[in-house]
Amino acid sequence: MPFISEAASAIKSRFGFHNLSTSEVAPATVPSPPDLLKSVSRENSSLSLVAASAVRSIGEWEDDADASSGSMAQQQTQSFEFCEDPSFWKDHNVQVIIRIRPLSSSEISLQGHSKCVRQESCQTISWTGHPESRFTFDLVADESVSQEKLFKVAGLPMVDNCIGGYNSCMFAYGQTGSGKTHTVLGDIEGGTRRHSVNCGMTPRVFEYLFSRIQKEKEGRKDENLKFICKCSFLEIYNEQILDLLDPSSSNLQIREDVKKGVHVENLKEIKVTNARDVIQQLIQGASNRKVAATNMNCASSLSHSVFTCIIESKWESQGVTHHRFARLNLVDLAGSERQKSSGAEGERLKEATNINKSLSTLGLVIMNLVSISNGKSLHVPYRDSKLTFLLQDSLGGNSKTIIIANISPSLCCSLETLSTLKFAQRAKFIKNNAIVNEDASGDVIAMRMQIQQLKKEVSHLRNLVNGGAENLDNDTSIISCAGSPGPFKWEGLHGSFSPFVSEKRTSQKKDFKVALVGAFRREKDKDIALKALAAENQAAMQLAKQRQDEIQGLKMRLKSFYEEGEREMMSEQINVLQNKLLEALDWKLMHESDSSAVQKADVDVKAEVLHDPEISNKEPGTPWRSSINEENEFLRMQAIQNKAEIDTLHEKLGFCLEEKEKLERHANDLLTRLEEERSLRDLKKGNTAN
Ligand SMILES: Nc1ncnc2c1ncn2[C@@H]1O[C@H](COP(=O)(O)OP(=O)(O)OP(=O)(O)O)[C@@H](O)[C@H]1O
Repeated sequence: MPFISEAASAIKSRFGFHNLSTSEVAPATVPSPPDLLKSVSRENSSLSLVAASAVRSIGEWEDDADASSGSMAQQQTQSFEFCEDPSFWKDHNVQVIIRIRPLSSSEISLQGHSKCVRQESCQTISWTGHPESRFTFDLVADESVSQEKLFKVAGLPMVDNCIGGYNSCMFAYGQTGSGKTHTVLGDIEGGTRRHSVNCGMTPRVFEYLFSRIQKEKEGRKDENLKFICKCSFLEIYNEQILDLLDPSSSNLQIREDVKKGVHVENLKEIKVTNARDVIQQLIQGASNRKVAATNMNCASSLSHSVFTCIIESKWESQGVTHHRFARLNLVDLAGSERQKSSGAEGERLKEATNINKSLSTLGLVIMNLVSISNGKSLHVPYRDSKLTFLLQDSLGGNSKTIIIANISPSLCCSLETLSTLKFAQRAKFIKNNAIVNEDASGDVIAMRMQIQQLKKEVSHLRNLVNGGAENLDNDTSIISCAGSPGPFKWEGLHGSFSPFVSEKRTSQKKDFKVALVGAFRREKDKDIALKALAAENQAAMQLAKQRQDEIQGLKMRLKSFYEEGEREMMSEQINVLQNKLLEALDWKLMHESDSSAVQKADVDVKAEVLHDPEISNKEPGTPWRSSINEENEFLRMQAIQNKAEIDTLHEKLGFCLEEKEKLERHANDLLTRLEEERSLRDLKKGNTAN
């Protein structure tokens, strides 16, 4: 599909991105933002990685530290603070950030420094077209926000969330050339932030991840804490999944099962132990992406790339082994404007539409999720595209998700910028339900001992609440409360009464009170959670039953449609009507030729009549001729009616088939959801029991 590459380069050159030939070298004085992944895939020649870094016309960008500070001063009158809210992720699971990139020199030469957006605060931005529209997001990063700053605000908490056992996902959205790859990868060739100020989120995230893992391991030596990190890198192009770490594979399939959840079958996963390993995989993936791009004649901006890292940790405490699991997805989406402005038509448009199917389904998924969060009950078409199917957890599911919507501030991109802002605003309403993915297992004796211990604790605390010092036994017990001030010794009422002992008692009593309050709070929380779970379960069961009834009814209808010959009857009816119509048309044609003969005779007769003064004064129409006309008219009407009936039946048939497909899809979704609900319920039950 060379047209796509052509269209891509046309758009790029319109916005000022000129690919240099391999012989061209970037000016040595300008720090490079090479975005290796993109640059290698944009070039079809076999560039070396080093040469590839010079592919992008880096000299024209205003992001050169000196240039940007100079020109920014001209353009940006006010700069807003860009900093994170440390408590954000406690209460939220979705964060939407707008990133404005600097103007390119081509944009400046086309439209000068005029901009289509005006930042109002660190959270609001106005689109200055007609009518002017104001948008509010979690954060707005202006041109001056550096890669490091963005990482600290968005990337660092994402890693912390993963270490805490939450799935996390970062999407970079925006039109071609708006800075998605700069944000996600940036200059990966330069290594991590120690080596390049332009390296993007991914290298920084992994550098921080491994430093945190090291710290955690050092701080929790006694728990024998272990981490395993596995990476995979894939590309979705034209609704096909390619493994960028194993170019020999192609068109991989997405599977879903209770154990593994949604996953890509046969996708290569590579164990990584440090940031260098990850960068190596990124570079390898980038070079394979180049191969894929050459084979398929595509450019990277037409495909989505998903870099995934699975972080598993395992530790032991009191004979119980804990497992934690988190999936980190870093997604660089295809350029969002492609379909509209690629200029493709006909077959090519169809192809471009297919390429963009993921993106439009993403939009639809988000729209439906927003409607659902507004109380509507809607089907979310996750399975309609590979991207949304694969990342369904990140959209409305079990994940903490960041969407970075990249925009160009130039007037040249005004409409695309508005559409990105609108997309981002809708995404703000997505509600995710992130939970800590943790499991515990251990030898039965250790678990029993823990349960025993907890039972003792509860019974002692109960007694205490009942004011029952008198109920307490004389035994001295060791009580340990999870989250309480630590294990302490219970001496019943039979201690000595020295002032020292009394003081000790008072402090013990205080400890008890604190522990008691904690234990009750925990018990209450668990009670509430249990009740909510039971209610949820009940509702889910009811829903499942309702759905099952619906499915049953629909199955019956389908059965009768297929088995009891309803379908055949309809097809037969259509055939009969079609035959009738054909007959009628034949008959009509036949009579039309007759009537033309009649008309000819009529003309002859008329001529005779004209020449015969005897009959020239009589009526012109004869009864047999008008009866033919009447019959013709009648048949014509009948034919029209028959045609209309056939059309209706066709429509009905089409509708029935569509309904059937929808219902089957719905039934499948429901079964999957039911499975998920059940496993979630079991998991929750397990957690509550622990
Ligand atoms: N915030 C920024 N600061 C400096 N330069 C930037 C910034 N954002 C983007 N750029 C530069 O803009 C150019 C285009 O960015 P990038 O390739 O990341 O766009 P993209 O959205 O990924 O495009 P595509 O959809 O075509 O892949 C690159 O040269 C990049 O270095």
